[in-house]
Amino acid sequence: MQYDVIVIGSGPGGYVAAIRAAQLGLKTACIEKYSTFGGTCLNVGCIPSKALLDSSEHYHNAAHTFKTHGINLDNLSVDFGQMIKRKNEVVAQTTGGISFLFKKNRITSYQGHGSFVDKNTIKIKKTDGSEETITGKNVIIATGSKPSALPFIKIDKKRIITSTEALTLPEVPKHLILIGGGVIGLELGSVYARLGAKVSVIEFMDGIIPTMDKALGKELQKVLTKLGMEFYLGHKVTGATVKGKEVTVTFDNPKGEKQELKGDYCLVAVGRVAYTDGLGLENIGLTVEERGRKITVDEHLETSVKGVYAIGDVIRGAMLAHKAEDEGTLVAEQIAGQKPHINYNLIPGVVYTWPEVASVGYTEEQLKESGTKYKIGSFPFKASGRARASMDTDGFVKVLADTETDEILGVHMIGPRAADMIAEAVTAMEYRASAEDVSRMSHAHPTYTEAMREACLAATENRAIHI
Ligand SMILES: NC(=O)c1ccc[n+]([C@@H]2O[C@H](COP(=O)([O-])OP(=O)(O)OC[C@H]3O[C@@H](n4cnc5c(N)ncnc54)[C@H](O)[C@@H]3O)[C@@H](O)[C@H]2O)c1
Repeated sequence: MQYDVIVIGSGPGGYVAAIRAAQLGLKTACIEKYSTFGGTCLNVGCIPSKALLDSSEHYHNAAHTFKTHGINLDNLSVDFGQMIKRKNEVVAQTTGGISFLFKKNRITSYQGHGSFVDKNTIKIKKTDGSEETITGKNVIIATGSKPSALPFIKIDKKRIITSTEALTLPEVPKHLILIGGGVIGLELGSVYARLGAKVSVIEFMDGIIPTMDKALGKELQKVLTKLGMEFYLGHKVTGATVKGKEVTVTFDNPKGEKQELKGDYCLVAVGRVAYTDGLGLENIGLTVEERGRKITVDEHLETSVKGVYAIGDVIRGAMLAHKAEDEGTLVAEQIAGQKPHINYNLIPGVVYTWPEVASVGYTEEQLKESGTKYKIGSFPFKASGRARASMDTDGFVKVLADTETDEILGVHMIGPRAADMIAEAVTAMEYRASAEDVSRMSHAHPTYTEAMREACLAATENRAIHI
């Protein structure tokens, strides 16, 4: 079968690329090795973790804030099996949605492992062992990533686990030890902390979510400490072993002294590595970078082999579903002869703890390093009437604007619904708005979004009204 576009992988990068290509009239196929579409994000990442985050947040509120709201509950308990079942249903509905969209857009899907025979020929090895070969004028590699391992720790997937197993545990851990204080560790750690687990975080750097604006990590650590999570920052993990139901994690503190923690589960969340296993890249003369195993692409996301593109986690840049989606759209539109563009500086980053953390543009540390003159406007949620009404007063919005031009250069927020609120900052920055522009726009009252306006007012001329 001859296609215009063959997409390998059906995660947010791959399925969006396939749908966009089909919308543009290109004869499109998508190959997926698993039995469901959607890749890591829909099956074992973003969607199931959000389902568990929402369930555990409801429980936490019922246990801790309902009383203050005047709602009394007796015999509150967690039915963890039901929580996992609902999460699985959400995943099934979401992945099923992709099957529907593929049919609607007349995309041919193949289940099996795709690999290059040559740059236009892909061999599909199916689960029953049979093989099929298809050809395409263009191929998009969208094979995503898998959890990184530490060479000195054996992940047994039962007691020492990755994010995948953390989404289907048979029970709520008593003591969950997290290696890595990044996005995955903190999201899944907060799920189990809310459900009553003791959660300890061992992080190599001196702050959590170390790549985001430092102020966010500090505030998040404060909030998660209130939730009961423990942090070992600047600590170096040296090993983890399992004996029966007990995991022992050994690590060095900043002075180099040996320490250990014992728990019933240990989640290793130290980043992800590009997944290109068995793709047959060598058959088309492609190699991967030694570190991170990423595929090199040019500014059009084309590899050194003409007509072979790569998108999402397998290439440079943030490992984020929405970045992969934008790249999928970009490549499909380019193949169709259009000239699309992605502004990589305006891809937001979000951590779905509660309060949520969201960020776009330059961090204060980056502006300092580049010598850019900036001003800061900040607004705390405790000064927001809406946040007081919902008992969500932790956090703030911090706006960084150019001292001379007032253009917004970065927005960093931690607070209720920050994941949704960051869209305003992205829109403003895409149109190169100044802090004053946003501060002169009407924001419905009372909403959390007023904090963005107030932070912009604070940045403009220290004109915030409510602080
Ligand atoms: N909400 C989201 O957008 C979301 C959610 C989950 C995952 N993701 C993406 O998935 C990827 C993987 O997430 P992640 O949390 O595993 O990675 P991460 O890069 O966000 O965090 C890994 C953390 O582990 C620390 N670390 C590394 N080696 C260590 C060691 N030996 N001992 C102790 N700490 C160590 C790092 O300093 C870092 O803080 C990321 O790129 C992330 O963006 C995104």
